[in-house]
Amino acid sequence: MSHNCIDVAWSGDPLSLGFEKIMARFDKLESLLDAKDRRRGKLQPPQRPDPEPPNGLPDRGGTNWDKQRRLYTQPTYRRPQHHQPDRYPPPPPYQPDRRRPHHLHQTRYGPPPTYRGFPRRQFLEPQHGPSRQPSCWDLPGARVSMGNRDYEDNASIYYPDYDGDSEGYDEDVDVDHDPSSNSQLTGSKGGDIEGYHQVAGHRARDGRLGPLVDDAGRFYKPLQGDERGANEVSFYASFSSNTKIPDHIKSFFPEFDGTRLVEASDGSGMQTHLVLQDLTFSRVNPSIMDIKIGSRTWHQQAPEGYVHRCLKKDRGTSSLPLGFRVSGARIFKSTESGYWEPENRLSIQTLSADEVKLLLKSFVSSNTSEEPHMKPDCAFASTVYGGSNGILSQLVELKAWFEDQTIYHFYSSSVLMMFEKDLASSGKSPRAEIKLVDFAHVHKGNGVIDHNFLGGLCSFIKFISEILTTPEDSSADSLVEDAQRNHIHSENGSVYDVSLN
Ligand SMILES: O=P(O)(O)O[C@@H]1[C@@H](OP(=O)(O)O)[C@H](OP(=O)(O)O)[C@H](O)[C@H](OP(=O)(O)O)[C@H]1OP(=O)(O)O
Ligand SMILES: Nc1ncnc2c1ncn2[C@@H]1O[C@H](COP(=O)(O)OP(=O)(O)O)[C@@H](O)[C@H]1O
Repeated sequence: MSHNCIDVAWSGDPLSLGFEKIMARFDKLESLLDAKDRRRGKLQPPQRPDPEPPNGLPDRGGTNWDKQRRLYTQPTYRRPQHHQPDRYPPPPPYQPDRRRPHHLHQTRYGPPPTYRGFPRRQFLEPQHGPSRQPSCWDLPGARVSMGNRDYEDNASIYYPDYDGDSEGYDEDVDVDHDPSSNSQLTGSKGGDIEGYHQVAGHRARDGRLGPLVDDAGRFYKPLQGDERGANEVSFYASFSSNTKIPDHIKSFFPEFDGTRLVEASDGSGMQTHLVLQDLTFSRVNPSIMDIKIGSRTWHQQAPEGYVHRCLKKDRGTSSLPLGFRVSGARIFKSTESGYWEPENRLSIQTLSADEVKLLLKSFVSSNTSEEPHMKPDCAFASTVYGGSNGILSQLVELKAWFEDQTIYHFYSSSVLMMFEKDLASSGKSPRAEIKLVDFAHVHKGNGVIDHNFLGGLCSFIKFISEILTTPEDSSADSLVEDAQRNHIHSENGSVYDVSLN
């Protein structure tokens, strides 16, 4: 008992004596309760303390713990203005959507039996039994106070369209859908729609869905109908609510607006899409390159078949030798000639080191593939790659975070590199920018540095910095000559567009 009745007892007045008696009774009562607790405690295993948090996670005992916990226990959806009020979870504290059926069914995105370790459940579900409180070890999503809600209710926090039945997402409910907002959506048909610039990834063709954009600056990425889609939503939910990630690092990622049902790119009906910031919005004739970082694009817990497919690709492309591969590119030539694009994706994924260098030079040249016999002039290298706001300095800033962060491991994610040649030509800032995209294969870092991503990033940085420091490097010249000799450049492709199929 810590209260101090001695202070009042010494005075000897009747009021103080009465007070002392009352406090003595309290003492007795409390010791009885203590004894009872001890007896009950013997029947239960001692509660284990939380282990030390890995780097980057808050210490529960720290002074900011309460503040952080409040932040972590609230989903952080920012509702786009055009959405109807019931589209997203109501403001915290979150109340389960009572319209959703309460019966349990198999979820469409349940993990295949052999596929363990995907962090969706780690993000979505509490990592503890009912007797354990969320700890500092739990990722933000798992720190959401789930109470007695079942999986379907939990999922609806991060999957606002999820209706808890076997069909997946709100396929039978139209109340959330604002048909008028869809009229502004534009599909991707190979990147030839003005204002739309997809350079890699799944495209809307051959029966597959592709991303959509609207005229308000949003990019709608269809959720892949398996763990990849669910995983990417979980990552965005976790990442955007993680207060340990500095704002300058968050700005390297597209803003996340939750998920939304929209008409799919193939017109097949309503499908759930990730709603992201459209990174190319408001850009005029941007040149864009997608660089998949890491010599390994798969996580060890991925299904065997998937690992084999990735291994084959990693070995057969520049991923293994260089630590990255160019997944896609679109280089603006001129208003008259339009864009250069590789004839097929494989051709740029399998470039040698010298060919990569040539492509990176061509990316910032004024004579991009217009005159394939000419060496790329690197006219915009210093303004796009160099300078305090240039690509190199942004990459170095990102690298500094990866040297430290152990929260996530990014497999198969890409650096998207962009700038506007028209601006560069007229002596203005070319709006050179890098962003990270594609988080379908991000996993928990568990306190370990993401060496795979970091290594690939360093390698890419080396290529860019070499172009800046030795723009006259002639190692790629022979490629230009070879190309001429062998006539392997095409109308549409450039000298390095060699088909390796
Ligand atoms: O080659 P595929 O058909 O396996 O397609 C790749 C996709 O695999 P999937 O077919 O969905 O299993 C693959 O999807 P995942 O990374 O597995 O989600 C990528 O979309 C990849 O594109 P990029 O390398 O990001 O530009 C896709 O590669 P590219 O088509 O760009 O070569
Ligand atoms: N937020 C975004 N804004 C604009 N374009 C994007 C965005 N995210 C991706 N893209 C474009 O789509 C391509 C594929 O994206 P990605 O997320 O890798 O899809 P996938 O999972 O199908 O591989 C990228 O190379 C880029 O051109």
